[in-house]
Amino acid sequence: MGANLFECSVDRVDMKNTLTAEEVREWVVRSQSGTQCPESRSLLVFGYGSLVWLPKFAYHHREVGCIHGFVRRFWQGNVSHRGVPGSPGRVVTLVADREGVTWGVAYHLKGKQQIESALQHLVTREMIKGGYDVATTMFHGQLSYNVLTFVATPDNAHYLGPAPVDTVANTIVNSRGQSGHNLEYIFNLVDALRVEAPQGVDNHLHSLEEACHRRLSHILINRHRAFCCDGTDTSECMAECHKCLTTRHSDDDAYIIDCFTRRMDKIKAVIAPIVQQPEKVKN
Ligand SMILES: N[C@@H](CCC(=O)N[C@@H](CS)C(=O)NCC(=O)O)C(=O)O
Repeated sequence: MGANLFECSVDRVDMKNTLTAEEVREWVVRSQSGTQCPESRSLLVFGYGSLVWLPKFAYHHREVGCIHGFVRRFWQGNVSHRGVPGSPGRVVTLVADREGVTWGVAYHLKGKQQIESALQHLVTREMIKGGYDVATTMFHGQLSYNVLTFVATPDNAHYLGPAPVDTVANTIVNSRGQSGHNLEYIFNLVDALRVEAPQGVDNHLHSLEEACHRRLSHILINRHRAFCCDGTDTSECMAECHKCLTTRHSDDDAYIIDCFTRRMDKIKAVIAPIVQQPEKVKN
């Protein structure tokens, strides 16, 4: 796999002969007839969602940076990875915003074999199954250069659009697909960006992460009241209780139970205000 971002020196940004969005679209049409991808020396792809933490294609090297004029929003529905037909999960897309800055990763691919293999993967994952279209934008890393990126626009069949943060969090907490839980998608993205782009502040992402932790605390409180205490619990009792964390029930979702352990510090941070309300909390 590629080197880390600090090794992306100036002479390693190959912008000559890089594939354009038009060439990728043309290849998509022709590749169904087995046409090879255009002869090109490089392909530059910007990832801002699952491509940040799960590219699933080989690349020469990668660079963390940002694009301007867009914000990242969980406004795209998904039934191929984090949801199922009839019950879509939510994944990210880019939405135009004059003041917007979105942090992510630019992948540099070189050579026909590496480019063709990545294109076959990305076209299937993003365009055919995901409802995304390919676009060109300017990436700002050590240098600034044009990159391709995959954007889901409002006219695609899976688009869900804006919704209140707690509604989006509720969809995420209750969705899973063939690639896993929808919570895994947002938590892996948030965790990866915190490590690789700590300078990038994404309020939409962080408010959604907190809303997901709030929903997880509702689930935990109800488990605690059902399996452990008679509802006279306090935040101290709840936070220290392990029975509701370790007890397994047939309809448990393993990833959610895992979150209780791995993200307890963030769940505890939102749990106290809710536990003081005596009535049963909504899941
Ligand atoms: N195009 C965005 C979003 C891509 C994305 O998240 N696509 C989803 C839905 S098609 C995906 O591939 N998910 C894989 C997974 O959830 O494991 C990016 O550059 O990262």
